Formats: sequence, C-alpha cells, structure tokens
Amino acid sequence: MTDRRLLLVHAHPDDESIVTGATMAKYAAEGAEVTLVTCTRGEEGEIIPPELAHLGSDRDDTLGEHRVGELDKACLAMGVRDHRFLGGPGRYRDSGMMGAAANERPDCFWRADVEEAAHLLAQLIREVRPHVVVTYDDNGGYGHPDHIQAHRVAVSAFQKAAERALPGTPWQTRKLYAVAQPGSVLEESVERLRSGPGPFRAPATAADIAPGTPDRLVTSRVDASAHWAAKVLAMRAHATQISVDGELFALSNGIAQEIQAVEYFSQIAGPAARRGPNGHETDLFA
Ligand SMILES: CC(=O)N[C@H]1[C@@H](O[C@@H]2[C@H](O)[C@H](O)[C@@H](O)[C@H](O)[C@H]2O)O[C@H](CO)[C@@H](O)[C@@H]1O
Ligand SMILES: [Zn+2]
Repeated sequence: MTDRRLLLVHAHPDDESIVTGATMAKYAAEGAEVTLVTCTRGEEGEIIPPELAHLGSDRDDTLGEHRVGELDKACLAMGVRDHRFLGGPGRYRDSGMMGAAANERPDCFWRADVEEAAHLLAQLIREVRPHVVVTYDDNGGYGHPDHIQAHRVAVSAFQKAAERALPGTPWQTRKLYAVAQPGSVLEESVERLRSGPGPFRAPATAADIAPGTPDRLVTSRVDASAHWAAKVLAMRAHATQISVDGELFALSNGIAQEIQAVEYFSQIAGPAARRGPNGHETDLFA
C-alpha cells in the first residue's frame, strides 16, 4: 500500500470525470492509490445520442447498465483501477432531479437510510484506509438529491470508520474535502463562454452552470493541467450524458461549459490546510 491513498464518493457515473477527472488522473499517474465509489448507476439520466434513447427509464430502463460501461471506460482513461458501487451495483437507484417522480421510488438513493449507507461506506473506508476522502458540499454542488445524499453519507462514514465502538479496525481518514467551484472562477468562465459557446448554448449567468462556492470557503487548488487530455477522454466516455467539442462540453441541457484541468476543493475536516501565496493549498495530501 502506498502512503497516498485517495477515495472519492460520487453520486452518478459522469460526476467523477466532470468535477474531479483531472485530479484523479494526476494522482493515479503519480502512483497514489485512487478508489472511486459511485452511489448509483445513473438510471434516470437523460440521453443525448438519439440512437440510445431506447435505454431510458421510460422505455427499456437499461441506461444504468449502459452507464456502468461508460464508467469503466472513463476509469481506464484516468488510470483509476479501483472502482466500487456503494452497496454493490444497483443497490441504490438514481433518484432523478429534485422533485422528479423517481424521488418516490423506495429503491432510490434519496430515500436510502443514511446511517445504513454510511455503514457500508465506512466498511469500504476501513478496507481502503484512505488519507484523503473527497465528496460534495452539503448542497451537493447544485442541489441534486443524490449529490446531497452522497455528502451526508460520506460525512457520516468518515466519522463511523474512526469509531472504536464499531466492530473491526478503526480508520481515521486524515482529511475530508468537498468539490468546489469558486464563484470568481465560474464568473470568469461564463464571461468567456458568452462570447464563445462553440456549438452549445451560452450560459446567461453562472447560475445556469452551478450556484458556485464562495471564494472564501475554497481551500485547495489542484493544477492537473498535465492530465487535461485524460479528463477529456474520461468525459467523452460518458457519451449518453456529455457532449465534448474541443475545450468545451455540455450536458444534456446543451449549456456550454469549459473543461477545466485546475480543480478546486473546500476542506471539511482534518488539519488546517497550509495555504500558498495565492491562498490555496495545492496538494490534497499536504
Ligand atoms: C452531472 C450530473 O449530476 N448529472 C446527473 C443529472 O443529469 C442532469 C439532469 O438530467 C437534468 O435534467 C439535465 O437538464 C442535465 O443536463 C443533466 O446533466 O441528473 C440525472 C438524473 O438524476 C443523472 O442521471 C445525471 O448523472
Ligand atoms: Zn451527478
């Protein structure tokens, strides 16, 4: 086992590539052990290529299995060799966007027992013994129920894994982070996209992309520029969810976004980050 082990908790197959793909590729390339935990198989996703529309939850309902294959290709592109589905493939189903009928399904992640799911994740954490765990902020980044639930489960599991009361060998992960999108970075990106959206729709405001993270809460800036190409390949693997054109991409909503190889994080728990001259730490393992 190396002395740098990173575990990431993501909600759907595509999130890992979109928001942490460059960071995962960087650390994997540098010899760290990178474990990806995905909470659902993305069964309720929209489908971009018309020829795959039949996979949808309102038709064959086989999009989940298809996205498992997309995720395998994305992991290959990032050099990530350890991937798990929380509770095993299909244990928790994609809940759909907030307010969707799929939120009411008893098997959806949004209706999961958080402590039961956290116990499953804590067992994974004790097996992997990561130095760093990455998840989302308490709004799930943009309010998607599965992202919010992933945050809740990850925070609870981070604590449970270290509890001595639980049977097994405790493991105290050193640092816990949330993925961040600094508001200032988002605004600058939207300015560029408004005049150059490529083949996609220009965002009217930053809110069209994400609420953004207050800059003061952003602790870490990982520059994985050398791994930008790996991130692009990983994003292209998620062809039902993501369209890529040069340095731009769009989800099924068609709104242009930039493919960034500098990825940001907010530390949630662990020893305070040592900040560099621009106010950020640059290595999650520091
Ligand atoms: C990045 C992410 O979390 N994608 C989720 C999300 O997909 C969005 C959803 O279908 C929305 O309706 C679209 O407008 C948007 O373009 C999509 O990115 O929610 C899906 C359903 O829960 C999920 O499968 C997908 O991975
Ligand atoms: Zn998602």
